[in-house]
Amino acid sequence: MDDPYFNNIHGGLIVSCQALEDEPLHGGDTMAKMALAAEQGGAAGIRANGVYDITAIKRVTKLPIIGIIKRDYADSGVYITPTLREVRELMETGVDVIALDATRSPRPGGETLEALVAYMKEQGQKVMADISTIEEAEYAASLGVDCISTTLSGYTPYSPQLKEPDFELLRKAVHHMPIPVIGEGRIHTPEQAAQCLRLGAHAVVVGSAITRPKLITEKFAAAVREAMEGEAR
Ligand SMILES: CC(=O)N[C@H](C=O)[C@@H](O)[C@H](O)[C@H](O)COP(=O)(O)O
Repeated sequence: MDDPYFNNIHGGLIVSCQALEDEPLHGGDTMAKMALAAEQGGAAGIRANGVYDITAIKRVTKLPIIGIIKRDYADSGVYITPTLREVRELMETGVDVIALDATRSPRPGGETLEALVAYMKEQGQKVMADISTIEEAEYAASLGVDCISTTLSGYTPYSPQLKEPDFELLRKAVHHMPIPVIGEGRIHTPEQAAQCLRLGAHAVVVGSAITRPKLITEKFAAAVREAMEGEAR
């Protein structure tokens, strides 16, 4: 592959720095600080949500950014960059890659994956397809996306509902896809991240395990509680 972006992130860790409105770290320059910490820790890239966070992150780091806009619409369950409106907002920020839901779920207002990908390709924008099955990966690749990510496995009703990363989907996708495949979703440990690369992932995206302290705390708190309950028995 002879593309500077994909060469840069090859074998690397991309840190997803996201805090939605209902999360304690939402707002201010918190995600920019997270991104800076990620850079100092050795990240090769950032995945970020929304124009506000992306702009703040761009001020503090030159790391390449995968941009998304999570937005809910009443007539659809698709929430990761669902329509042309989000695509255009992201293109104005100058993100390196735009990621979007590439499942077959109906999009708001009857918009289609085909039209969104065609628009981005026309504009010379790199596209990451967030998929949940191998069929979705194959279909997205046939539309001309630049890479796929296993982001949505476990988040569609027909994909396996795992607590761990979907290594099987990753393995299959790496085997079948002529384009880079990114491992993403529930990568909770450094060992799991390494395992994704050993399976042939071009790079890995890790979010919650690094940038969502509330979730990390919950895991420790549960373990501590269980240990105490065991003691009491
Ligand atoms: C399903 C969905 O909405 N995934 C989102 C996609 O951007 C993020 O909320 C995840 O944090 C990201 O995919 C990284 O995954 P994890 O946080 O499990 O490392």
